[in-house]
Amino acid sequence: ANSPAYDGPVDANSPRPKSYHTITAISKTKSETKINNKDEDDYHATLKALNSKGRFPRKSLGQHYMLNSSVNEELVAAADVQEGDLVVEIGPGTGSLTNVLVDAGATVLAIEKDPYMAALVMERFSSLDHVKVLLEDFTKCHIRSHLSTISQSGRNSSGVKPQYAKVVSNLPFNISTEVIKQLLPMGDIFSEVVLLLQEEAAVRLVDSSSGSSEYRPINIFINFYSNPEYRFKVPRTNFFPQPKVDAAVVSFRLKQPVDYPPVSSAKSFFSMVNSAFNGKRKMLRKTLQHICPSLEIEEALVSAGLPPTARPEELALEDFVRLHNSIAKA
Ligand SMILES: C[S@@+](CC[C@H](N)C(=O)[O-])C[C@H]1O[C@@H](n2cnc3c(N)ncnc32)[C@H](O)[C@@H]1O
Repeated sequence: ANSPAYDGPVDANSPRPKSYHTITAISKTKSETKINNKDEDDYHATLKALNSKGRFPRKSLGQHYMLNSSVNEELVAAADVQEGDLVVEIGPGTGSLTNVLVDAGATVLAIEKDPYMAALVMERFSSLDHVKVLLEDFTKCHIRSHLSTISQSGRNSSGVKPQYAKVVSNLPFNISTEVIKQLLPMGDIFSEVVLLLQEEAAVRLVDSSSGSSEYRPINIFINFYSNPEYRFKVPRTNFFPQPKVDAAVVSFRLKQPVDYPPVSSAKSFFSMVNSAFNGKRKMLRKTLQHICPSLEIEEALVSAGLPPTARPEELALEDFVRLHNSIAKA
């Protein structure tokens, strides 16, 4: 029990938990060493900010605040944020990550759903005209028009208009899949999406390859639109209040639309992939029967270089693309 429970009072004077800054990475990297050695933190600053508004973290909004500024710095480094970059931050909370983004020279568009936290972060950055805070639910907001407004107004710390924006966020675990589905097809406006996700989800989303039991349509979706990379693990002790699970940072380098796999329609492609996985253990010649007769599916499988008895977990992204294209031709 390193941090108080959701409904407990916030004690900003309590000593910083000893173990919270330990970060373990899958492989030992330069960044891991940096995190382990760093002694600065946002622990008291975060608790004081919450206290100043008399706020208890809200479970429904996934409010687990980052206590370790080194993790925030690593998130920003994972997105390679440079002077003049335009960065969207989902759920700034107390603004600890926002602060690191500002220090890196970014223009930040922070979108926060909780009116109290939005007010807190607006107040914190009120003197900076390259930080814009919007009180909105990110999953419902029109991010394209917000970004184009900022680009047009030239609201950018170095005055340079970046070609692509980035997303960097410690976001609530319960909206992460929705956010991934929303952002990944936006390679025309975003180059990099770096998210702090639940660890298990991070592994499932990045590492699942065809043949594994965790292989799902979302894996095909992610690889269609991006190149994902698992960066490092962030133990639960780094958050207040402490969640029941660990987290991990994942970066998604978005493909530009010209680099998407060649399918006649992404909509019909993903509809075929979803149907294929509806019967995960069933053969595709059965589950795709509503698209065309089994015999034609078998022929399409063979002409795509696959066995006529193939099941969905045997197909990698390129195989689904070949299958879709040969069914579309049939
Ligand atoms: C996990 S906390 C992280 C806060 C802060 N970024 C940090 O690192 O300490 C998630 C934040 O997202 C906000 N939030 C929750 N749902 C949201 C949504 N749909 N749109 C925007 N913000 C949301 C919460 O109010 C909270 O401030």
